[in-house]
Amino acid sequence: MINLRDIAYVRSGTADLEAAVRFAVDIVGLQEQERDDGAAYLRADHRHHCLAFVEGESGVLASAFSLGDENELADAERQLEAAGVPVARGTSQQARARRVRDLLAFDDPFGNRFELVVDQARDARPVAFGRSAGITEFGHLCVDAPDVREAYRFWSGLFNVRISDWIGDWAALLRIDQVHHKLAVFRGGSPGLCHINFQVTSLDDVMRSWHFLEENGVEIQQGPGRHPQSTAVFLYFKGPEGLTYEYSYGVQLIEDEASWQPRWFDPMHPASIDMWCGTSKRVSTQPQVRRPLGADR
Ligand SMILES: CC(C)c1ccc(C(=O)O)c(O)c1O
Ligand SMILES: [Fe+2]
Repeated sequence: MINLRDIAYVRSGTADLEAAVRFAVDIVGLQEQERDDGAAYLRADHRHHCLAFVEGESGVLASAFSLGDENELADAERQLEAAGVPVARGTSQQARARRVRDLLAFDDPFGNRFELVVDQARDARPVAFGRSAGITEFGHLCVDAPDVREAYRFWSGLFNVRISDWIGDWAALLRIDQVHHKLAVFRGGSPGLCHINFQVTSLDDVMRSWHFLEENGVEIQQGPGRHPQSTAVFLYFKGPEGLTYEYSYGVQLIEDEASWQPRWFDPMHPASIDMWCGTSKRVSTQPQVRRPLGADR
């Protein structure tokens, strides 16, 4: 079993590097760590970066997890190849471009590109945030997949990935440590990045950002609301080229691994995404069934 230690970064192609960086800094509140060779590195926490924009075709390029050391990386390579998953070892240039010591790349069954990395660079300085959104860390990443249960079988069969909760067969919330989820898989017609999440310090941060985003004409995709799964208060909003960001506050930790029982939430109940909605008395004769986030894509 491959032991994923943490999420590391998301790499995303962008047709307009300036616009992507300006939004990430001025609106999301990240720090522009540096630019190098057509890439811009955005920082949220101790990591050198958690989001890299790469000039070129827009769309997610890779999502990365960190492993413990080079032995674990070599072992992961063997396990993936033994499972029939094609693996590509990163070059020294690719490792440098990612600010890691070494890496390998593979695709999930749907063509989502993932990278396993060792020794991701850390920055000991305080984060110089673009604005005071209250960001504490890069919280989780969510990818799209046509078959969420197959995705679960892939991740749980090869990696230390456990199911925390299901939203029907629309979404799987997966953990690799005590955090409720650091990887989510959302049902989508084709592979891609559903959203990237940043944890914030307080409920006030979420609500202040809501006002800030509204005042700055940013498209709010959903929220403020509260996820019944992690119990986090959330806010999804759209950045350039359709990149969806999520702030959330209050993601629960699963501290008693042995006793945790995954729950199955009905995807057709609005409260399964946002427990603050879906309780009002229906005034029309038509069922007011909303589809989960992005499900209409
Ligand atoms: C609808 C998406 C996949 C979702 C569902 C639940 C949580 C949570 O409990 O925190 C999320 O962060 C999500 O992005
Ligand atoms: Fe999320």
